Amino acid sequence: MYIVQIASECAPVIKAGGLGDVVYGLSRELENRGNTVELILPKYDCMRYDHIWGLHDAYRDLWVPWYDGEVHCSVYCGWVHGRVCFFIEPHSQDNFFNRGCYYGCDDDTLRFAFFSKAALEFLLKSNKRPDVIHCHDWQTGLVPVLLYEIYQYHGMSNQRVCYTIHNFKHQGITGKEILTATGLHRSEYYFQYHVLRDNFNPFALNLMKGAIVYANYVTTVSPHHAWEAHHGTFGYGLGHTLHLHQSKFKGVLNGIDCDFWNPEVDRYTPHHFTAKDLEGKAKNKQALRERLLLREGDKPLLAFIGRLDDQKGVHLVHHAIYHALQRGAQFVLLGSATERSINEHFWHEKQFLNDNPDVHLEIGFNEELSHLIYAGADMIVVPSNFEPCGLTQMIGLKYGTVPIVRGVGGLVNTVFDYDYDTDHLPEQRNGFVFYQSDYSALESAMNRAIDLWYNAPDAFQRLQLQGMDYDYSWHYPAKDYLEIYEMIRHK
Ligand SMILES: Nc1ncnc2c1ncn2[C@@H]1O[C@H](COP(=O)(O)OP(=O)(O)O[C@H]2O[C@H](CO)[C@@H](O)[C@H](O)[C@H]2O)[C@@H](O)[C@H]1O
Repeated sequence: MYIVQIASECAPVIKAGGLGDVVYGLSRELENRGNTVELILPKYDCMRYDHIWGLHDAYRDLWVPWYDGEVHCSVYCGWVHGRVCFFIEPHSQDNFFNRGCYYGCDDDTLRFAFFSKAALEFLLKSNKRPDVIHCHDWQTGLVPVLLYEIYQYHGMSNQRVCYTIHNFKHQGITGKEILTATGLHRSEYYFQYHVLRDNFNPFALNLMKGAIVYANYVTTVSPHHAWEAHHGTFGYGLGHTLHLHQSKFKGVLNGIDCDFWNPEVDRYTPHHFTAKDLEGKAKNKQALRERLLLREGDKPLLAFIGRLDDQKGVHLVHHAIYHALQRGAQFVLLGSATERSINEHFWHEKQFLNDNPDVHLEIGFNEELSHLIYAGADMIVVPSNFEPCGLTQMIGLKYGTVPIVRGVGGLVNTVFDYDYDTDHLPEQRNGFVFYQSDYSALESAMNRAIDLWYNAPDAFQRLQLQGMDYDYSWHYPAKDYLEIYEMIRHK
């Protein structure tokens, strides 16, 4: 099958969070299974060019219709760790992708509407006719809309679209201008409730909703989150739309790329280890302590890795640091915040805790350090308010780092409580789960984990090994996606 992924991220060349990991990991697995996969991405000025091999001109003069005129673009092609990627570079005064950042500009919806349009125009003009186009999150929400309203009449009537939602909170709410810009005339049509109109603001359009309406299939990244979004509040206002389109909506659990995230061969960690021999893990813990100037000692080391965002339960992350210290444990945090107040808060904490030899806060994005933390920590805390899937607990499990998670979204599908999970046998359990979002719920799960580490090291190690035994690779999820692709192809 020939699959084209259109996305705003692909790890490691463009990675703001988990979306990038998924786009890369899924593409790789699909290719390993004999499919042809190509990726279309924006050519940002700030992406990691050192991860692209053989970048060259692929399509020199792509003219993309935009408002009443056209924007001249160049399309480059290169390999990102074996994946064929096309990068679109517009030449216009808007400088859409030369902003020194991936997201966070006032005109984000316009930037990515342009990208969606340009990606389809590129497919059209370069005569690429994939069986399936797989696009992701609000940034590419217009792809199925434009395909079915415009491009199918220009020779792309056989293409089918699978759309994956990684985060319902960001939906691409925007105004009428998007329609004029992308050539979707008849604004009264698109402003109807069953088309693109936002479910709550009658004067706004919702790009994610548009994708749900137009795509041939819609997924989110875990079965439990699919249920929460449809029936609970985590659809952030799109629950009714999902309900109307429930026959083409389901949750497919993400995987992780088990070659990139593999403690046996990890290129970023000084010591390698396997489930049969955890000595390398202990050495990584020592290396991590040395690197972050933490003191030696017989103490468990807890970690948090992730975006510092309301979604991640920052109030609980903050509390976890102090509770770990109070319980005689050490704590390492690696995170970055886009919201100014959260960023300032954690910088302040960092300064406050600067001289404490049991804690280190690293504010920023650091891929290499994240590997050492997964490899060296004993436990990883994921106290999210909501979590569509969550990759850090799955990576943690692979590295024998026991997850302590809040029971929401994909965390429910991947972490099974050591003491209380009744659906899994004791030898199948792999972490600690709490449900409420208050301090005492977090503390009780942390206490159970820390107590086990101190009082029953053998049992703690068994739990680590049970976690390492789980297969959260792309093996099964890729199969699910291929089934979806096959199904929509023949409709
Ligand atoms: N400061 C930092 N330095 C280095 N690496 C860092 C980092 N902060 C985060 N990372 C890395 O980025 C990834 C984050 O994964 P998450 O599952 O937390 O994704 P995120 O919430 O961004 O994305 C959304 O999409 C993903 C994918 O579908 C869903 O799993 C998730 O629930 C949903 O919110 C991990 O690989 C992690 O190691």
